[in-house]
Amino acid sequence: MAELSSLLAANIAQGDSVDVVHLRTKFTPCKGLFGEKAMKSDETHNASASNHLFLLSQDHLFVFGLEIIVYDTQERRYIFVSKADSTGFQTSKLSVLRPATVAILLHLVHSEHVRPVQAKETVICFFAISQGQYLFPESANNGKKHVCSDTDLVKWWVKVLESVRKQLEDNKVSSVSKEPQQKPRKEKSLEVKVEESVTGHLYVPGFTNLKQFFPNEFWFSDTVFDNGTATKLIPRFPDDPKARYLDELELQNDDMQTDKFWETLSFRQECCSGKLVAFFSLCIPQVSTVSKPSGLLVGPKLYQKMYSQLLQYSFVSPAVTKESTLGFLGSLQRVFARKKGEHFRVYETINGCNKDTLNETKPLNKRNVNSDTSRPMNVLIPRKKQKTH
Ligand SMILES: CC(=O)SCCNC(=O)CCNC(=O)[C@H](O)C(C)(C)COP(=O)(O)OP(=O)(O)OC[C@H]1O[C@@H](n2cnc3c(N)ncnc32)[C@H](O)[C@@H]1OP(=O)(O)O
Repeated sequence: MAELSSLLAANIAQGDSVDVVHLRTKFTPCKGLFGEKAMKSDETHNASASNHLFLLSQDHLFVFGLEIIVYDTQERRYIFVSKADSTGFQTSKLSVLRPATVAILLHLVHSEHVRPVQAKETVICFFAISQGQYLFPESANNGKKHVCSDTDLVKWWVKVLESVRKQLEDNKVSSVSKEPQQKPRKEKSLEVKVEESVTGHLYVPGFTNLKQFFPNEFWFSDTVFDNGTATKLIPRFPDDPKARYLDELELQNDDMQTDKFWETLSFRQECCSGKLVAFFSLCIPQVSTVSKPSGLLVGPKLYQKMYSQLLQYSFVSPAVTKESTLGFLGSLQRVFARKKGEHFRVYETINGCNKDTLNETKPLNKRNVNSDTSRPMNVLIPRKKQKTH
């Protein structure tokens, strides 16, 4: 059972209903994951990438969004969580955001691979930096949003990844050993005879006492990238705080080793400017089942267009958020109505029978849309100090 809708239904609390929009692009060749040089010299570093945008709504208001890029290389699948953001308008009593994130990650672990799946491991990885807003402009100021502090964000992600880890372990068909098997990860030459465990890894430059965040012995204070030349072995993701350092090393033909790279990263401005930067990885040695990809397959241009459109709406109050949600869904519906017919639904309802949202969809509302489309709001920079509770 790795279909997104089943995973969502299984993870979110009974009685909670959510509508889910999932936009995705096909896997296409992607340059630069390991820098230009490594890509030219080493076939295994050639990657294909597929973009995913998940938007969850409750009562016709967007409540949560996740942007994820899946990279397939010959050796590994990287599931890179690019942005996670909420509006604060969720109606559930219990957290719906964490279980939804778990379900989405589990789905991507199992969905369509472009290279033979048995040949590689999967790594869910990302860097967590707490900020007022990423995907929902002006939501930081809406009074309802709960913006996690640095350390609460670390705890939030540990809970998410631990739940993914546990569900993957529980679903193993046959497990020779459930002991954590971390050591062989660093020593590639050692053949691992026992089935390896799924392990969580956290590295925060400048922080030594990370054990306080770990729920069990399957978690480690380190990263999952092999020992060797940093520029060749550490991937560079969009907006990645470590990418500039790697680019600089590459330019200087510096073959700094990974250990030293992580050590010295804590002195870099990107990681010591007062905000905590947490590098997370969940290492999944084997994936046994593959599910059909879900969601709306769109071309890269339409994906970008819809993504930019989202960043031009406002999520400053419930009323405006409802207009923005319906405006976005309406735009998407119009695109798909042309292709698939008026009655095609661009979202899926999990655990419920909401009335048809799209009867209420409206064209873009100029009142709450930034009219200068060439200059979308920069949601990476919070404009006002957000309310914390
Ligand atoms: C890879 C990345 O993108 S990292 C970047 C993460 N994103 C951001 O920093 C953007 C702004 N932040 C956010 O949108 C949010 O803080 C999120 C999405 C990270 C988490 O949202 P939350 O609303 O805190 O999530 P959730 O509903 O799971 O609640 C988490 C906990 O906070 C508690 N909580 C929720 N709202 C409140 C509130 N208003 N006051 C006090 N506690 C609250 C919940 O009860 C829950 O507690 P539990 O852990 O004991 O179960």
